[in-house]
Amino acid sequence: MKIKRPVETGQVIVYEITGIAHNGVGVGKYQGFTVFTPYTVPGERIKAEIIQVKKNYAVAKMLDVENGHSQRVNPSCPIFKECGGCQLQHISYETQLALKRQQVVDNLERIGGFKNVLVHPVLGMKEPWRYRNKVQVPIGIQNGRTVAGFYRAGSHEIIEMDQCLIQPEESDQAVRLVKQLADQLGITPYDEKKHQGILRHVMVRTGIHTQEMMIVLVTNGESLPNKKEFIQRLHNSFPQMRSLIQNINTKRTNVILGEKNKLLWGEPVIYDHIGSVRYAISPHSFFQINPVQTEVLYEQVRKYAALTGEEVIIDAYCGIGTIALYLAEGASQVYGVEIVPEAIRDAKVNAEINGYTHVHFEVGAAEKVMPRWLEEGVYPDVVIVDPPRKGCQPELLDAITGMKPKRLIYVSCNPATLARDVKYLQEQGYYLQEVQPVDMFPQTMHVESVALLTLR
Ligand SMILES: C[S@@+](CC[C@H](N)C(=O)[O-])C[C@H]1O[C@@H](n2cnc3c(N)ncnc32)[C@H](O)[C@@H]1O
Repeated sequence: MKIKRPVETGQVIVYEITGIAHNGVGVGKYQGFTVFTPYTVPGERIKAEIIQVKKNYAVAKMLDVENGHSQRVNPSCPIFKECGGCQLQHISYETQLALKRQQVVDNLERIGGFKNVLVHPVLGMKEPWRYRNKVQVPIGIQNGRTVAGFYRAGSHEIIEMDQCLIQPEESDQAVRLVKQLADQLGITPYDEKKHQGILRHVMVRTGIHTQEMMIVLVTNGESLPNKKEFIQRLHNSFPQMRSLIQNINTKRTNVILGEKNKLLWGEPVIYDHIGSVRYAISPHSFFQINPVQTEVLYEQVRKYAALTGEEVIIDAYCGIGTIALYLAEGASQVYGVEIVPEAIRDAKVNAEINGYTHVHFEVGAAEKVMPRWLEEGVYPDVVIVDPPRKGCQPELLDAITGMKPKRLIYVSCNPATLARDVKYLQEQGYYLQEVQPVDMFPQTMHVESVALLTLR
């Protein structure tokens, strides 16, 4: 049976945008039917042309805004609409923060069934630009020319980019210089379709507080023509560089880094600090990409942990041990668990650099290691979880409720899985006190939250 929908392709409609989907696209109802229109702002009444009709929704292209909207701003980046990196540059920063808070509230209500939870206003940045400490730019070839930029949203076509407004200017300069030197010295750009050519990606990491910079050239093989001259000229023109690394990736893959690193010049790691804790960062290290907001996030965790110096704490999904070490000074014993062995190696180095001997880091799946710790009699006062987007496994949540910590702090990059897991925890005797969202990724739809749960 053919279902009658109120719109068809090519039709021009006028309707109101009432919300924003998780991918940043504006959404509203037209005669009860859901229509998504990119680059719109909730509250706007728009004229739009339907370009795609699906079973339960349609997608439209905006033609005009019928009611002027004060929260619409001119995107600062000239390639905002082509590049897949940012979704919200057309919306004032104040409104971006309000939308992110709403996203957390909606998920807690819809998925978790939580009504009237205290969700604070999002902690945003004073200057919500140029915040990234890690930049990864694909290099490619277009019409015989070397190009460096970002992929068009949903594709592998490189959109040429001179600068990116959410990464530091020095990183943009470094990428431009590498591209220029590669062209001059015969280091050919990688052709993804033919799997030929040398230079695949340039990665730049910066220590925002230390000003140290690492440049990583990701190459399709060991060969790097005119290597000596390349290193010399890069070093001469870029005194900020502390570390130059060649990473070899010969696989046909979307994964940027290969396994092997070769130090071309300088040190194998750079350093940065969050608060007073110093961290060593290598090409493969997971390190939060917005260091200013990382401190805001970790301070919130510290506040919720309310440590007196006597507590035993667990940092589950600890990465390179950043939260564990940030809190270590206020705890009597610290445990950290993480699935990536290299991250735990970094965590142990970071514990040593900071002189902490009361921390224990273990490699493994948190959902396996935590039940074992419980069996071994580890009873923490505070547990912090910071899982990936898919959230926590039930085995891990059961281990936590078995350990009965007084405080449980859930750091989440996905409000949907946060709501699901907190609902489960609430059924097991934990009470959701409050949630503090933090904006780690201005201009994008991502939102990070810190939730405090206490044992009833
Ligand atoms: C969102 S990151 C948090 C890292 C760290 N807390 C930080 O702030 O830098 C999530 C971490 O969980 C790790 N991970 C993913 N699945 C895991 C699992 N089943 N058990 C333990 N760690 C896991 C990832 O490798 C990643 O380092």
